[in-house]
Amino acid sequence: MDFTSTRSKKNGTSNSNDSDGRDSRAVVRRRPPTIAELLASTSSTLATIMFTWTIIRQYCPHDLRQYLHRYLNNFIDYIYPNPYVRIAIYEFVGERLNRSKAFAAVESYLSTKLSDDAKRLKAEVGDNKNNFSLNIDEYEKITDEYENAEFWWTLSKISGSAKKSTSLYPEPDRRYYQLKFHKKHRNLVTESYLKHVLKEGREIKVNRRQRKLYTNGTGNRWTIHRQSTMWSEVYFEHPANFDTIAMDPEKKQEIVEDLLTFRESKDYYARIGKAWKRGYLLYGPPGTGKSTMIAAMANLLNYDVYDLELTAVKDNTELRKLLIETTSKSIIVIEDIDCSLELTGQRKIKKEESSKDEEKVKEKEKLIKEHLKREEEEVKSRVTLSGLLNFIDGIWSACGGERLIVFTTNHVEKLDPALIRSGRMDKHIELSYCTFQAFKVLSKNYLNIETHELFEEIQDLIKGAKITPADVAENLMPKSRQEAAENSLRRLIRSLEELKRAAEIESTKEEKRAEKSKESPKSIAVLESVD
Ligand SMILES: Nc1ncnc2c1ncn2[C@@H]1O[C@H](COP(=O)(O)OP(=O)(O)OP(=O)(O)O)[C@@H](O)[C@H]1O
Ligand SMILES: [Mg+2]
Repeated sequence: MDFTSTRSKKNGTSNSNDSDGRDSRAVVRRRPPTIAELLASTSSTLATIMFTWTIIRQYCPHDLRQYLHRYLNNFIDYIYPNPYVRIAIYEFVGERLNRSKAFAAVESYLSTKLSDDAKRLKAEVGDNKNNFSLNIDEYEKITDEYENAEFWWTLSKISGSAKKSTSLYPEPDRRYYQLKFHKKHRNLVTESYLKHVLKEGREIKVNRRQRKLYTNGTGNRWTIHRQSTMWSEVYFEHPANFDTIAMDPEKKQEIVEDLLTFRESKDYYARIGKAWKRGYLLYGPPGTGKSTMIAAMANLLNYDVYDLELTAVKDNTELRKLLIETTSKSIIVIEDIDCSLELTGQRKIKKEESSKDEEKVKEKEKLIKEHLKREEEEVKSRVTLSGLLNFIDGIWSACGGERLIVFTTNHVEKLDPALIRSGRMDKHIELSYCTFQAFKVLSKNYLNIETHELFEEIQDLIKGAKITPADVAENLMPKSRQEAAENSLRRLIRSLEELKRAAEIESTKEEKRAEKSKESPKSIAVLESVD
């Protein structure tokens, strides 16, 4: 049987054989195409596709184009089943196109996942103005691993011109992060991976941000993202920290522990059904470090500070608005709360009147008169005590969570007990006159010395002396670049001696006054007996 001829017939070739008995035309047909031929045919196919696409883009209506695109994708999926799922997180969302918090969180999260081989990066000055932050640029890919599963992220965009716009202005590009993963990880993504990305991203963002000091009362209203805000802001750059605060080390440690425990207690507060906030009352004479401690607290916890000037708040409604605008991870400070006399005056005076202590009543009346006079001069603040109490523990105070409320005062005895009861002001911290322990911290800060032969003398003098850390600091501060530490210490000794002398004079005066007051009732008694 002639197999050759049969195959030749099947191939539709003639029977003309070469010298080896093979079909020469069949050999020519089976030759693999050369690279040049391949390139030529590919480029011609590509050119045809491009040409067709250009025609479609130009002449085909936008809706039809989208329709074609969708069906083409479905068709491709049908031929080559795709096991991957994609999730897009757009930069601007909602009708007002606010910047998506999820997008910002993903952005921060991915900035920590940059691989060494990433080629397209972008550098931006982020919230922290002192630092560049690096992130992936468009179409760069990042691979992330979570619970042994792989995830791929890319930053893409939908070109604005690709969308039909009815507005006169061209549509801007819409950027989005695309998350791609195998469909078998779908549950993992929806149940935990996305939550993990959001949580980590937010934390990274908060830790990196340049902290701010907000204040009301300057009269300036700022506009952020087209919304006017009642707070003005500056960068918060106070250098205070707990290492440089002069106070009893045990007390200091207790405060630090309290603050750190608060920061870590989100779940605890949720469990006991309490808003995640804590009130601190700092009290003590002027210059004992109350404001400095607030700055140290903010630096320790990495919180923003809202310095609320109560006398500049028109009424309770404005107070509530201000509160609502504060963000999480912040300290709301009301300094010198006793000076907002509206909150302390009337309620207390009634109690005093009943207590027949004439001297105290007179003193209070004098204070109220002074206050009324000042009120006439100043713009009147109509914030009431109940308004302030609502501010501290009303339902609005729970918005945002993770907030400290700090009051400072020089006269704790003037405050209404309702204002400072536990639950409102949870921790009362007294900052008082400088002790020897506190002095040692200041001498380390200001002179960089931990021990000196004059320390013993200072220890004796400082015991019971009413000198504030601010005064000690002022004495220790070198007055010229060449001044030796010893000079500063001697200056402090002189001040302490002066204070001691003044205190002695004062106490002898006091004694004399006491003696006189003892004598006077006697003379009255003598007169009565004569009668
Ligand atoms: N305990 C302290 N530790 C370190 N420095 C202190 C301390 N107390 C006061 N100082 C220094 O004294 C200055 C004044 O302190 P600060 O403003 O904190 O006092 P204050 O208690 O807030 O006073 P006021 O009641 O008048 O507001 C600060 O600049 C700080 O350097
Ligand atoms: Mg202060």
